[in-house]
Amino acid sequence: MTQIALVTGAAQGLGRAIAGRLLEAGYTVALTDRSAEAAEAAARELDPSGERTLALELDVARKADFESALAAVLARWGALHVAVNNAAMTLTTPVMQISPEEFDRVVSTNQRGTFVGCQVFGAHMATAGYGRIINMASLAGQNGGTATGAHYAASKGAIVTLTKIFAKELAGAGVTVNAIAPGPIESPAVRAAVPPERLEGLIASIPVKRLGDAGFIGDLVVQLARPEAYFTTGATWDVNGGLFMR
Ligand SMILES: NC(=O)C1=CN([C@@H]2O[C@H](COP(=O)(O)OP(=O)(O)OC[C@H]3O[C@@H](n4cnc5c(N)ncnc54)[C@H](O)[C@@H]3O)[C@@H](O)[C@H]2O)C=CC1
Ligand SMILES: CC(C)c1ccc(C(=O)O)c(O)c1O
Repeated sequence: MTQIALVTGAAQGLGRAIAGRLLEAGYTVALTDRSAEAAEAAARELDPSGERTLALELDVARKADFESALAAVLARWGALHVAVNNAAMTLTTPVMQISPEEFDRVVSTNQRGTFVGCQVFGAHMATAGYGRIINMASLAGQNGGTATGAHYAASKGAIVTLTKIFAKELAGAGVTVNAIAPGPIESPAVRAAVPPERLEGLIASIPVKRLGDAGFIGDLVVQLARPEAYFTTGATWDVNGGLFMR
């Protein structure tokens, strides 16, 4: 049976790499993003025929977008087996200067977006009796991140907790919920956040002395998405080159 997956924030970076690895593994994939055009461009690059992809606008700050994306996937393919709550945003402001509005903006995308994704996709999967949900956390959620990313780090820490809560809620319904917590991955976001003159220092600070690889994050998603991965749930999988060890 063809397995159907949906990825949020799939237009670039890790989300795009995850969608690519899922396609390589034989999945049919809905690439969603707050920018429908960017999702469409990524889908076209990964699947020029368009037979195994669907590009959808899904702003994770809007619950109605989740519901309409799920409805579109069910209308096209009749099932959803795997959901990857990957979309996130970050802003850089010293913690004492973050306004409540700015805090809410980051949290409503990262934390609430993941919460709503788990609710909407989880409810469908529980009714179907099978599902795999993978949430994108971060090293920053485990070690507090940087001095200017408090809202980002706090939202990512909350994703680790939400993953456990939804894992417990959905375990009896055949649905697993896991998180991945990457450290710095070679990606457009890291290139944008780290000026070239600071990149060497960042790499030197990583015990394995390399950035992570987005393709490996995709490979890990594929592993967690397998039916055989029924015995891992509520877990956060660290991919950080040794920057944080439990
Ligand atoms: N790149 C890295 O080194 C790390 C990334 N992560 C996490 O991995 C995930 C992906 O990160 P990157 O690919 O680096 O980020 P990115 O910024 O390159 O891509 C994020 C994607 O999400 C989309 N997006 C942003 N806000 C959205 C919204 N409200 N609704 C729907 N889509 C939205 C953007 O349009 C973009 O396509 C994020 O959850 C991030 O926190 C975690 C640790 C390290
Ligand atoms: C690419 C962004 C700025 C980034 C960089 C590093 C981490 C981390 O080490 O936890 C992140 O979570 C990021 O989102």
